Amino acid sequence: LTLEVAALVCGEQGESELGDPREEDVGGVRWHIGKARFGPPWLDFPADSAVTCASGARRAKSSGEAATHQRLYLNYSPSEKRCVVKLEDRPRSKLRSCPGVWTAVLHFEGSPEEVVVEESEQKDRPSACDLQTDGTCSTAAFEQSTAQRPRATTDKITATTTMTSIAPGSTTSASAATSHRPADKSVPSPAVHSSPGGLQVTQTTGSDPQGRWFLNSEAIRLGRWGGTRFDGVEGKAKWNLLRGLLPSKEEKLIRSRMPALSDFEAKPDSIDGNATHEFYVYKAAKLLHAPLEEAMRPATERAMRFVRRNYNCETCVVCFSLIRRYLEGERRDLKPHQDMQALVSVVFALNAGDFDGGLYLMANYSAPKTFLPLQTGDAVVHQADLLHGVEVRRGNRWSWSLWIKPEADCKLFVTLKKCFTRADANSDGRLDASETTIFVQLAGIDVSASKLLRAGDADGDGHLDAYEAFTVVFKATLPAMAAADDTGSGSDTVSSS
Ligand SMILES: O=C(O)CCC(=O)C(=O)O
Ligand SMILES: [Fe+2]
Repeated sequence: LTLEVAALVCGEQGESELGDPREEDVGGVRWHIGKARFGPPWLDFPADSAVTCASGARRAKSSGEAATHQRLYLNYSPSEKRCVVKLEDRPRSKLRSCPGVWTAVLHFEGSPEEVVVEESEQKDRPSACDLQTDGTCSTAAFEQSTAQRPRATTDKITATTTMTSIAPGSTTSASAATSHRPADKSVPSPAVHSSPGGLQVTQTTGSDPQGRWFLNSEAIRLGRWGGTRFDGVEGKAKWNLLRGLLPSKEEKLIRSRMPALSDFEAKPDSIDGNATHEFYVYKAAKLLHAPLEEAMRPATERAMRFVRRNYNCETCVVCFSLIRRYLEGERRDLKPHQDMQALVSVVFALNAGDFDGGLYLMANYSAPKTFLPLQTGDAVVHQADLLHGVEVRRGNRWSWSLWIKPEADCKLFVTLKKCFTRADANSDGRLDASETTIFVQLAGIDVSASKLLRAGDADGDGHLDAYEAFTVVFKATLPAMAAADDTGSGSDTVSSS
């Protein structure tokens, strides 16, 4: 038996020739590395690249049970010329500080049950690699965090599905272990469907008598692109899912132009105060990254066609375009919220196969979460009435969002932001009564400051923060909000962008 396993190797771009692919003896189990590629774990491999750990890890031993539930990781230290095989959880969470990782596929010979990889307790050599920009390998960041969360049963089940038994000698590539999920044409079964990554999610909308996750589906054309549109309702909010609006070729181009992790913004998010980990391609209609914009243009044009056709907004423009990442050890979720900053939001799934969980919808704040069965390249289109959030239970997730609104409103956003900043005399990020008076004057809003304060001060602290201020000003341009019975609401980045 040969077992195909994903492995992450901390590495540096250009080091694809670490050695010829060859077999190593790990605890009596023969393995060699198949295809490998460099980049964030979800990027594509160049087909011809290969990586081999020159000094193979020796931590594996024979054992029963758990083996088939584990993914193995090969941590290669360029400076130490070492390679360590590790259990799934631990290195993954620590690999986050690498500028990129090698993702490889190991071919094991022998029965999978015989493969168990132990954690190394040795301190005198790098147990994993925190690769520095100069190519050296620092262990400090890895050693800091030694806590390992207990493995949940669902993790094990999911991990099992990422391992594929293939015939001996087969040259099958990384399909099962990396992001290349073959497009699933089948409609999920009634009542229960698989979310991205294979997590079982009970369908909770109840909006469809047949228990499907969508209400209707139809073939749709947008320019030269043809695909399937699914629609549904969560609470009172409608959504559309455009399957494959971002074709694989374009998605790959976007991935190849992804900025370095360090180029992402890490400002506190207005929803939860945690680092946003987002990268703006457009901010208030201002282009900030031309190469990505070029790669995103065809899909953006398709999305805009759909939006103009369905949302009655002739003057709509892409006001914000941003990539968000949810990496292990970084951000794991985005609390339920409504996109107050957009008339229409379009969210593209960039790597559906790499994680469990993902984008969910809620009918209201106490309703259960409904995870849409998104595939890579799918786009969800919705308005500000849709309560939604993100929860990633395993793996790394990437998304690309467009926040679309009439051009005038987009400009208004910039104006309001400037007015807010100028009115905020003590720069504490919120406006008291007298600062609100200045804000109203500067923005030329046709309402008294006290009324604005009363209407907008959602948390009752006597101040208007940016989110509250913009919300009341924008509200007129938004569809009716779903009733919220919880204070956990928020809107993204309005105050942080
Ligand atoms: O990452 C996602 O899928 C959605 C992000 C989101 O809801 C937002 O940025 O407003
Ligand atoms: Fe959102």
